[in-house]
Amino acid sequence: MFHFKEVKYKNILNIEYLVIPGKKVTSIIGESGSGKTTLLRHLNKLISYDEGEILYKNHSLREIDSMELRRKVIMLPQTPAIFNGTIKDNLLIGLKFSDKSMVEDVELLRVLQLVHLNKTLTEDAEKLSGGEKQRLGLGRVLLMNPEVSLLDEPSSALDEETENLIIEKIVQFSRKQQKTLVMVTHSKKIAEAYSDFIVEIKEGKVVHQRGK
Ligand SMILES: Nc1ncnc2c1ncn2[C@@H]1O[C@H](COP(=O)(O)OP(=O)(O)OP(=O)(O)O)[C@@H](O)[C@H]1O
Repeated sequence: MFHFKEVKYKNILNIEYLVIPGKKVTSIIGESGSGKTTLLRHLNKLISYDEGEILYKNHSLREIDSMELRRKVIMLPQTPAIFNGTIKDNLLIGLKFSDKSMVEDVELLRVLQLVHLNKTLTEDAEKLSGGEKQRLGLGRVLLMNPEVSLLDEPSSALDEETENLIIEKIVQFSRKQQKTLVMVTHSKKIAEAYSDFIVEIKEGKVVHQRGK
């Protein structure tokens, strides 16, 4: 789905060749500062490479309109933006952005359950803890159900048990819907357990890419 050829970005990324497969779960692993987030940001056109080429479905990212791309490829940053308002407002805002039709409360509650957020829809989102805000952000992306989800350390603020539960559900959901999931994770264990494809980065270079 994404092809990298001789891609250079500042002195941060230098990727000779990388393929991220469609309709699969890919984990990006590597030490802190190795360039994982920078790679993910490229896939969402939040930054642009200096040299080489990144193709999305065989089209250069340079030629794809950023807003158009971001309707299909949604990135959840490590610390998702939470807006003034209720949990419901914060879930629905993604749908408004992507021009998708609105959904019933019962569907919103199902998503909250999926991300283990045991709250009511009318609660003030600002009052949630860091980990709860992260899960709300995940819920927002799940509801949008994009073609490609880019998750940057989606479970960094969670304890190990909750982390496993949530990643398992997200992966199941993505597989069932035949969507593409790319997640950055600090945990080799999570990468091994849940992904079809693992990319390891070291100092901006891909040192391993392998299917399982
Ligand atoms: N906007 C920027 N300008 C200059 N350098 C940057 C910028 N963003 C990131 N970097 C640098 O690029 C390198 C890679 O950063 P990146 O955030 O991609 O790493 P990471 O692997 O995601 O790290 P972590 O696991 O700690 O989140 C780091 O050395 C970082 O300091």
